[in-house]
Amino acid sequence: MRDLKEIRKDIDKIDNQLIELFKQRMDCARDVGIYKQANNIPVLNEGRENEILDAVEEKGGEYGASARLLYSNIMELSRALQHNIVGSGKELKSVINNASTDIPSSGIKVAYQGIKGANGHEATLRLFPNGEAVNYKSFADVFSAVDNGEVAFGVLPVENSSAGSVSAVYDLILKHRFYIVKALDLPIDYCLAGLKQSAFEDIEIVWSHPQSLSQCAQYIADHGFDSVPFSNTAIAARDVAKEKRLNVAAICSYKACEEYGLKVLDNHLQDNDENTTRFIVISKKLYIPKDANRISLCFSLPHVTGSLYSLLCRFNSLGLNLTKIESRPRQGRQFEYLFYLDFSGNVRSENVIELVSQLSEEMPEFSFLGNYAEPEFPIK
Ligand SMILES: C=C(O[C@@H]1C=C(C(=O)O)C=C[C@H]1O)C(=O)O
Repeated sequence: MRDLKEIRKDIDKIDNQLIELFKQRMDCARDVGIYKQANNIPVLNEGRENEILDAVEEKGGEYGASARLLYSNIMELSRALQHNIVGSGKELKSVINNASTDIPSSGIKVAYQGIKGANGHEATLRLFPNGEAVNYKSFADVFSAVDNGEVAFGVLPVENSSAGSVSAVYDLILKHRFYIVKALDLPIDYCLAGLKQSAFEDIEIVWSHPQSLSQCAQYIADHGFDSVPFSNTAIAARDVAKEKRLNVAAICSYKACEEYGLKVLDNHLQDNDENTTRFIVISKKLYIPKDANRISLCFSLPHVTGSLYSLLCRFNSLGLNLTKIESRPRQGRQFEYLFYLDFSGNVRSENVIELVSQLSEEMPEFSFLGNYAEPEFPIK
C-alpha cells in the first residue's frame, strides 16, 4: 500500500498541472468566443461537443463515464464564458430593463376562477385589496380575460402543500406565457357546510373541487362520504344551498359557507394542518418590483444527453436555489416535455441576469416568465 502523504503529494502536483491546463483551455474558449462574435457564429456547437465527449470517454478507459461528465461540465463553463463575450440575451436584457417596477394597486380589474367565497377570490382580495375582483368560470377563461384586456391581472392557484401542482394551470402558463408579477402562499382552511336544517349525522355526500377533495381525502375516507367533483368550492357551496338535499354538504371555505347561507357542520377538514395553496398573478405587461426575489422560466430541453443535469449544475455553480421544477408533456409529442422552473434571485444582480440570458439563447422554446416578490412564509 502506498503512503497517504505520498499519494496526496502526487495529487497536489497533478492538481497544479490540471488548474494550469484548465486556465489555458478557458483562455482558448475565450478566444473562440471573440472569433464567434466577430463572425456572428452561435456559441453552442453540439457536433463539436459530442465529438470531444466521445473522444474523452474512449480515452478515459475505466474512468470513461467520469471523464465524459467532467468534460460536459468544463464545456458548460466555457460556453458560459463565451456567452458573456458575445453579449448573449440582448433582447431579453432589453425587455427586463424596460419593465416597470410599480404594480398598479387600484383602478384595476383582477380575474379569478369560481365565485365569491372561493379560495381564488380570497387570494385576489389579499393580493389586490383595492382592485375590482371579477369572477370567471374556468382557469382558461381567466387567461382569456387577461389576453383580451378585459382585466389587467389574473389570479390562479398553482400548487397546494399537500395535493401538489394544479397541472391544468401549469399547462395554461406554458401555452400562453404571460408574465408572473406577484405570488402568495395562502393558508387554506375547510369546513363542512350543510343546510341549516341538516345535522352532521345526515351527511352522506360531499361536493367540492377535486384539489380540495384531495386535500381532505383522509377525512372523507374516515367518514365514508361519497365525493362529487365540482368546478369550484364556492360553486359547490352555492349549489348545496340551492338543491336543498339534507344528506349533501360542501367542502369549502368558512367565507363561502357564510356567503351562501349554510351552516358549519364540522371544522378544519384538511388532512394537513399546515395546508396552504400558492397563487400567482399573471399579466400581459412585465412588472419587476425592486424587492423581487423569485424568478420563473420555462423551456424545453435540447436533445443532448444530460441536458437537465447540466442546466441544474449551472444554478448550483452560482449558488442559486431552485424552489420548483415541473415538467409537463408536450401536446402531440410523445415523451417530450416542457419545463417550468422557479428559483430565488433578482435579475438586477449580474450573475442572475447573465445566467438567464445564456439560457434564453440555449434552451429551445425559452420564456422568461417573470421576477416577482413572494413572501417566504405563508401569510396568516
Ligand atoms: C470552444 C467552443 O465553444 C463551445 C464550447 C466547446 C468546448 O468547450 O470545447 C465546444 C463547442 C462549443 O459548444 C468551440 O466552438 O470550439
